[in-house]
Amino acid sequence: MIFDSTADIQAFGTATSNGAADYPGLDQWRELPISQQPAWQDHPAFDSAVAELSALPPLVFAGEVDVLRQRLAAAANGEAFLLQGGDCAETFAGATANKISARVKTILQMAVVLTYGASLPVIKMGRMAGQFAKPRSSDTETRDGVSLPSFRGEIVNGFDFTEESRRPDPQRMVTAYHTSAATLNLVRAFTQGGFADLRSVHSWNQGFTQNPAHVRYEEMAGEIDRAVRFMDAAGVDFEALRRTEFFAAHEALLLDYERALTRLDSRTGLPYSTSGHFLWIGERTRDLDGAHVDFLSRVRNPIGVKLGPTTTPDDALALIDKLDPEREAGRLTFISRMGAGKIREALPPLVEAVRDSGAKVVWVTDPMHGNTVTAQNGYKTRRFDDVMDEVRGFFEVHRAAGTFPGGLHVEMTGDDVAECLGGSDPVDEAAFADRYESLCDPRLNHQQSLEMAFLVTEALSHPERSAR
Ligand SMILES: O=C[C@H](O)[C@H](O)COP(=O)(O)O
Ligand SMILES: C=C(OP(=O)(O)O)C(=O)O
Ligand SMILES: [Mn+2]
Repeated sequence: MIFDSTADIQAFGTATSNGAADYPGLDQWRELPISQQPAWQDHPAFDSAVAELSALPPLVFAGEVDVLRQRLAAAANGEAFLLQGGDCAETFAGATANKISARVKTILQMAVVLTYGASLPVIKMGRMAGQFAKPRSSDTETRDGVSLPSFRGEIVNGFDFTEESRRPDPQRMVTAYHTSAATLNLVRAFTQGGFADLRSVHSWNQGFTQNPAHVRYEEMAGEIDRAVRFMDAAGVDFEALRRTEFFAAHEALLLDYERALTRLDSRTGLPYSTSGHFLWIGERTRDLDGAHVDFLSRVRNPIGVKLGPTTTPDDALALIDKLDPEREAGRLTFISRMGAGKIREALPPLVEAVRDSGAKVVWVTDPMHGNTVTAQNGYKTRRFDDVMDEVRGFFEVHRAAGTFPGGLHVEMTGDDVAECLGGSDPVDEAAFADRYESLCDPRLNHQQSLEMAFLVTEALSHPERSAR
């Protein structure tokens, strides 16, 4: 969210307390079991890196975070749809103007397809400007008989397979902060400076081949153009169309980083994580009595939790009690990531239990993380058909339960990479050698992302879609 005026900034509060916030309970997580962290507290650079981060300005404002909570409340009530997209793992070198603008453009295109096709406001959010820390299945990686610590995202260590690069370095947290600041700056400029103007819908599609998703998008853009020209002729004021809200989200995995960027709101004195607007807890760290759930229960940001196929209804209800005790619509988002083969059995008991409890959460589908497979040639990949099938399953489950399918969470990029198999301009395994760029999980490319948006639009605008 970007402010309209300086007066708004003052009214919104800035969470600018100098240094990491001191607030009761904020350090309780240090006493609790914690997983997926580097053991770097004894590193000579640790204290100075944390001190440096603690003194840096917030990346986002408390007031923006509150606006997001209101927008998510609408999604919890069936009146808006949340679109979350971006890299599995951002990289420092990947924070270039071209790559950032391609990703933002693709998210804007997906949002236009959804807004126009389903007549619902779309909350636009990037897995961006902070998505640097990765949980891993294994602590080590072995290549040709050599074992080294796993790559845990560039906020922790390097991707190169050498002992030096894989050694965790706390100073990387400071680099991650500055890279996030630069990314967010460009995103704010794009989305406030005219680049997101609805009258530019055609330009976001430029430079792509004429595959079916792009052709379909071009047709829709033509219809939007005609509608816009009509409204223009009718004297509608277009100022509001020039800008759009865009929020930043990441997995709040690395608690040393999150803690250092937690500040007190200048208006209310309450703690906010200022590393991003929306933070989520991953499937591997959602332990109810663990450090991550405790820490995030204490900040005011909207929080997401990934729910995998082993989640029980009791787990979901206990997470609600802990993270959303006030039952505040917009506070809690459940992001299910079941796998295409499991969603139709694993999701209904959760959705029904939450529905029957009366709690208002936003239900989002992440159709990526339950569908990861290893290709014959060794690359981590996902089949586009499996991803699509999980999305369809998500809508079916919500339609049957009478609940609202409130959002989509995807790993995607604006570039023409070859990481996920299939799509209407099919990617095959042979293309991986030249066009696989991700350092962690495979992402939908530009065309696959657009195709996904059309599918979701059809499901959302289905006449029998869920009760509100
Ligand atoms: O999003 C990331 C991955 O799913 C997660 O880091 C686990 O990946 P891994 O099984 O390759 O460690
Ligand atoms: C690690 C991720 O997801 P999950 O926690 O659902 O496995 C991720 O979103 O990149
Ligand atoms: Mn991932």
